[in-house]
Amino acid sequence: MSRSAHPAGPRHADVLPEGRSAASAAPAEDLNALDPKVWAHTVGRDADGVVTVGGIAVTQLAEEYGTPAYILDEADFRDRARAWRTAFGTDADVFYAGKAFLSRAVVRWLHEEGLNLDVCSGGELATALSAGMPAERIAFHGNNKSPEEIERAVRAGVGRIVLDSFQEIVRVAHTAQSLGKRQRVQIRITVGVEAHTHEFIATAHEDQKFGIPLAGGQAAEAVRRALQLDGLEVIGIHSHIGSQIFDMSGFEVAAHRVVGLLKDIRDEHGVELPEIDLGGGLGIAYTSDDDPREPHEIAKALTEIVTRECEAARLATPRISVEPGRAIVGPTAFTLYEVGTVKPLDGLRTYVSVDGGMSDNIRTALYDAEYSVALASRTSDAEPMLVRVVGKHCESGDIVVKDAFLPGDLAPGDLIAVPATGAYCRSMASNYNHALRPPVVSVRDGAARVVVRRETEEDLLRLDVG
Ligand SMILES: Cc1ncc(COP(=O)(O)O)c(C=O)c1O
Ligand SMILES: N[C@@H](CCCC[NH3+])C(=O)O
Repeated sequence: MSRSAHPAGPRHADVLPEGRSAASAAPAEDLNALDPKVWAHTVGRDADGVVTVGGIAVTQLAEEYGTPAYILDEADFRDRARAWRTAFGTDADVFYAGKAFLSRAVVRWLHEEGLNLDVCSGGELATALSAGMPAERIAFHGNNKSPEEIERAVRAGVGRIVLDSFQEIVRVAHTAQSLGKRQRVQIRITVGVEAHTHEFIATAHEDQKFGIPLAGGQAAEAVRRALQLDGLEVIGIHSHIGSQIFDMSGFEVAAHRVVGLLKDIRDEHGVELPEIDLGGGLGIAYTSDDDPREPHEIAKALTEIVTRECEAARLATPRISVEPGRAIVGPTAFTLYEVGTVKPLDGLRTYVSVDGGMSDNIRTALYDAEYSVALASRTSDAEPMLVRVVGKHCESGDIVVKDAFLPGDLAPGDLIAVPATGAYCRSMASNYNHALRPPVVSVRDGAARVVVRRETEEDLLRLDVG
């Protein structure tokens, strides 16, 4: 789903990326080169041509931890988290969206780097709390939080619950009141923006499940009701327009409409809500065709938009918060696979089967996402061949990288690496065909450690109680 494919191109058609129209259209770029746009910061090649990360060769990582494995560059994760934190400064809050990838190590890094955390389930909340994230720095999301989840969040003292429906306004107010608390809440609205991204991950158009529509006065009515309930302290309005977005114009429209609602609230209730959350959704480079913006540019653009809109509405500028997930963790990891079979299909392409697949990366099958790939265990000067990297599942749509070039001498036993798999790969991994979900191995300064271990057959059998 790089920019080259959406939204202008067909969404699910079996087409080559722009410029790759036939098997003979070999790439101009050096296949051994590792584009820093798509690879984690410390990735390079050693003198033998082996890909290294955090100073460790992938051959060593494969030997110690097996394949497939997600390899996460801790220094890069911390750098990106800090860059977001610094870009927004102390007058704003950055909530890392845990749905992109969450583990206790990640929670600790975020805590140390001064970020807050957005969770959207009891499981994510439990992970955050068990790793020591202070509850007041947690935002709790979800379009259908269970009564148990609401109670846990309120009891824990989360900093905010983002309300997503009229029923939830009442549920959270009731729970807070019965626990003798007043819960800080934001109300998530849908502003009616068509974000330029894949339809499955756009979230601010009206015909979908998230948020309360601004249209028809529903959002204003939600605020009206919430302001009357003793169990709630309404601190702001929330808008998240979608994911993997490059074009800032959607945020501009969203900010304009959210500020318009803040003005209406001030006019009707005499209350200026102090916060506005513009969600996450900033895109990353999956291929060299993508050009993401830097956090400081995003911070500057968003702050300017909100300030301008508030000045026009004669409102004090509210405290801004954002919820980047993919933009922090996405580029910091790659998936390391071992090649099992190489199957040339005359005049079409070569199918390269790896030891993972849609169970460790569902994004290609689900969103027609585009990825890059590189031979990682060595370099090669062989002629490029057009490949499709596929998994080992019983599904013809089990594709990891739809169209890419790899050296023509690729052989079973080679290691290949798919960059930019830090977000929404491990967190959306499955046990399809009873696959064992791969480990997440973090590397830093020449040391590697498992932060999420590989599943075992015993894990699967333990769930199956017979
Ligand atoms: C409410 C909310 N906030 C933040 C995010 C994080 O999005 P992204 O990982 O694209 O930054 C999402 C997911 O799209 C979301 O639904
Ligand atoms: N899981 C999606 C994005 C949805 C984000 C959560 N609202 C992806 O992989 O791109």
